[in-house]
Amino acid sequence: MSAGAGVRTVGVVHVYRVAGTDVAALRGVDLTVAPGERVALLGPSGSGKSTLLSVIAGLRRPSAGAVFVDGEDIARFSEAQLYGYRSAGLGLMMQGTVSNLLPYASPRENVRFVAGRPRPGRSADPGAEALAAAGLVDDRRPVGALSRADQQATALAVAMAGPPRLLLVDEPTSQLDDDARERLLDTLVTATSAAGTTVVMVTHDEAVAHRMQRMVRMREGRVGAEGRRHDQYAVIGADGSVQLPEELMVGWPAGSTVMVAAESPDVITIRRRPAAGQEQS
Ligand SMILES: Nc1ncnc2c1ncn2[C@@H]1O[C@H](COP(=O)(O)OP(=O)(O)OP(=O)(O)O)[C@@H](O)[C@H]1O
Repeated sequence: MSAGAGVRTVGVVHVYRVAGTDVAALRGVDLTVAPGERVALLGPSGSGKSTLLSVIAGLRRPSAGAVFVDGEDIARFSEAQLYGYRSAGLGLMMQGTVSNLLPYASPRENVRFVAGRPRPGRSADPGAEALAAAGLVDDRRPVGALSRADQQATALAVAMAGPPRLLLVDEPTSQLDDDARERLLDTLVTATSAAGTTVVMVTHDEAVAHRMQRMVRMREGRVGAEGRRHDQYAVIGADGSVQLPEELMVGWPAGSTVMVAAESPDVITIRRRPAAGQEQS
């Protein structure tokens, strides 16, 4: 069995209610992540990436829809079940996570604080391996004295210390320069692929997203497109809707009326409706 958890969201909707106003942050998200897969959630600011991550983390309950983790719908979990889910098998590296580290303790002590002391006979310790991959395993300096990049690497190692079956990461490389960014991503990929951990990472940075195995683009609270390496696919939603790639939207604004025809089982054509007076008889 894989060490990573499988994730499947079905029609996930999330509405924030602020001062009597509703903001629909997620508008029906269908997303499947295979056990051990590393997926980047990419999209412009406000597209719902962080909200989706916090819903998968069990930190927010969706307003509607299901969130299956290893086949169990965590959206229906009781508070006690959610606590169990978050404390066993879930690694979180959210924005501002560095402020949760023990600043006076070394990276190794921070990891041990979460994982406990190494026990004889226990197999690999992914937290220590992540520290080793980042070159921090023997660094005795307190975390408060480390560079931003090393603090982020320590936060990653702490998140891997469980060890988690699912690692959720939000903008891990913000405020890092290019070198530090690549080093952190190397550590993340090395540690999670060795442990078989499933990863869902939020980023708005295309270069970061390319380090994951699959990219999922979000737009306006929906999954708009998916890609692996050089391929891009639009995703058909549960209601049959398809988001056009952003570059096409200029010529096809919202409200455009189109004719949709199935040419063959593999080809559907979308044609602009002719302007009035140009329709063929
Ligand atoms: N706590 C909140 N209360 C009210 N509205 C919120 C809250 N958090 C997010 N939103 C709104 O929900 C929508 C989606 O926000 P979200 O942070 O999930 O998007 P994002 O793609 O992660 O953006 P960013 O990259 O800027 O973090 C936005 O319209 C945002 O203003």
